[in-house]
Amino acid sequence: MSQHPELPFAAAIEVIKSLLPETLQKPRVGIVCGSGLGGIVDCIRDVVLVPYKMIPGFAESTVPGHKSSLAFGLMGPGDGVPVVAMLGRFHPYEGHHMRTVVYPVRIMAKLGVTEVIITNAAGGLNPKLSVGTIVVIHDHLALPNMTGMNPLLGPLTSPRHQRFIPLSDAYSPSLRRLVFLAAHHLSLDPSALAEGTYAWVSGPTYETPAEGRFLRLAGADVVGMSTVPEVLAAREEGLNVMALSLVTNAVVIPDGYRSIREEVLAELAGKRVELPVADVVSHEEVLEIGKAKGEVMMKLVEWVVGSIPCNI
Ligand SMILES: O=P(O)(O)O[C@H]1O[C@H](CO)[C@@H](O)[C@H]1O
Ligand SMILES: Nc1nc2[nH]cnc2c(=O)[nH]1
Repeated sequence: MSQHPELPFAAAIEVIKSLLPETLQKPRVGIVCGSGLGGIVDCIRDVVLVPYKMIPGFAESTVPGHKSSLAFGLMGPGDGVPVVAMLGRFHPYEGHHMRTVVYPVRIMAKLGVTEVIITNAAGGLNPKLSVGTIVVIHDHLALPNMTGMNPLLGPLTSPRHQRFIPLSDAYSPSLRRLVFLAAHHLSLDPSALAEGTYAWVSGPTYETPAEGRFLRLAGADVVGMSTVPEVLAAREEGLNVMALSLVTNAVVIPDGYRSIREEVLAELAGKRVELPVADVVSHEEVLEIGKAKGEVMMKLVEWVVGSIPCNI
């Protein structure tokens, strides 16, 4: 009997399988496409799209740059590896329940996926990271998890799951090795791929300067509003996880604040004041960089999928 009657796992699996040829019914690798990174689907052959609206329990993604379909097909050289890609993810800030946010990853596990590659667009906190750099996530800092909003709160979704999930090894070293090998084989400039810690915040607001400074001081290299819930569910399901962030913008962490007081005093003293131009991030900019730099992400994912050994 299902431990989670509100999640229609069996019905979802039945619908998905009924729409796929037998060769695609048991994907090995699951891919989650981040904001503006849906172009990954172009590396998939024999694609069959299954719209979210046809799958019981799935929601619709409401964020620009996120479509709402699962893409099944083959990736990599030779016969190819069967994969399923999420073209569009669910974020808690859209109003989706955490159970809904992680439901697609659980469905992937039920279909037979053993490795999941999670991509996202993120703001760079580490000043050494440039826009366009891809960061291989080796750890995360999840403020919601530390403040009573862990996505795994609540009853277990399966009696097979462990109640307490260790996360010291959440990001598979073997998969991380593969992506650096991929960068070498693809002759990427070494600076194109970095390693770092992802800070998960709920969004939908971007960081204030003080929040950016806080996250940087706490050890985070990039920040975003997704990924960690999917990682937690994937680990609970026993999947190997790799997560990649594309740095789409720099989180501005000024040394100090513009002093309006000083400006007013200077103006009153008859001095000319040069007003600074504020640097403001937008989702349009995030999508633009995703489109412009997404090809590197695509090639890395394709190479890694084609090179995953049988037993990792
Ligand atoms: O993490 P993904 O879905 O790639 O998107 C990132 O970009 C959006 C903000 O521009 C947020 O949703 C943030 O999490
Ligand atoms: N929180 C957050 N998410 C992002 N996604 C893309 N850029 C950013 C950013 O600067 N901050």
